[in-house]
Amino acid sequence: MRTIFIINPVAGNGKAMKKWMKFKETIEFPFELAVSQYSGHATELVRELQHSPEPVLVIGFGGDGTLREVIAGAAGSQQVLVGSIAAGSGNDFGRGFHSFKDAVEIADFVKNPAASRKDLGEFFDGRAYQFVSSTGIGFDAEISVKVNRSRIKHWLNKIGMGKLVYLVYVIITLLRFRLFRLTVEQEGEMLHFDKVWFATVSNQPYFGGGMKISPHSVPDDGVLELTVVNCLSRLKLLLVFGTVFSGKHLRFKEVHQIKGTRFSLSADQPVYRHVDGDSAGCTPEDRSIGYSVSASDWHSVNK
Ligand SMILES: Nc1ncnc2c1ncn2[C@@H]1O[C@H](COP(=O)(O)OP(=O)(O)OP(=O)(O)O)[C@@H](O)[C@H]1O
Repeated sequence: MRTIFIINPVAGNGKAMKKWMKFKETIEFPFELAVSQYSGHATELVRELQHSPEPVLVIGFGGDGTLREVIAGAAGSQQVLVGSIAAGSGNDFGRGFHSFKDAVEIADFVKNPAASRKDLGEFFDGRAYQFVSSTGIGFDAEISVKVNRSRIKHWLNKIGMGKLVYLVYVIITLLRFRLFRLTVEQEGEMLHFDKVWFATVSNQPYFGGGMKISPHSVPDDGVLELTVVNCLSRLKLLLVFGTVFSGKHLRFKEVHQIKGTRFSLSADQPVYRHVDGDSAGCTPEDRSIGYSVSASDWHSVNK
């Protein structure tokens, strides 16, 4: 089995490359290496591997965005098997799927490889978007957009205080966020939610760097879970966030969860959107967007 590492040098706020330099010294088996040069490059690199004459283990060396790109390239192929080494900031992929802890574990796996089929979420808005863990609109997406655009982020990262920028934007967004009205259409039924903070479509339980937003999500059941949080005071929203690490937030009457193979969502105003924690524009004003499980699945290392 060929083993290829795909490194995203900007993952983990640039720490992924340093981690790779140390990690590669510990590898005692033949491997190939590719470095992602731009956003979307990992998908192109992995798509080419679909025609490999022998099975390939592709190890995404980065965070959730890196793994989404790798998996988008591997989707639909029996030949490409996806593994990961967590080298991002949030690393929710490794919480919901397998992440290798070291090179020895990879060497053992390659001697006796086993794969398991997983779902890939998708939606279309001008183009196709894929998500591996979750996609969402609203409060959390607005925070990640603002953090990514922030000029102080790089400066704070350099002095090891990168997390502070999140706290700053959680507070700013909490004070300024414009609640929205959400309409959900599922199997012909319409549901209306007023004063929405955020809505998340999940394929696995975790988002936002360890928050168990969708505790009952299973990534190979062909089903997605929609979580909607609405009609909460700012103070109670913070309380809900406090319980989301344990998954106990589902007890709040303001937290709604719906299972399904397809949902259409429309918001009454443009709302920031994320895919696997990366900014993905805004929701359109004039139409709804359908979220579903892609017909192309992918194969994860089975550990
Ligand atoms: N060479 C590159 N230059 C700029 N961006 C890149 C490059 N290669 C990949 N990317 C983009 O970097 C984005 C961020 O990577 P990733 O999500 O893996 O890191 P992270 O945000 O630190 O981790 P996490 O999502 O786990 O918090 C990816 O979505 C990808 O599109």
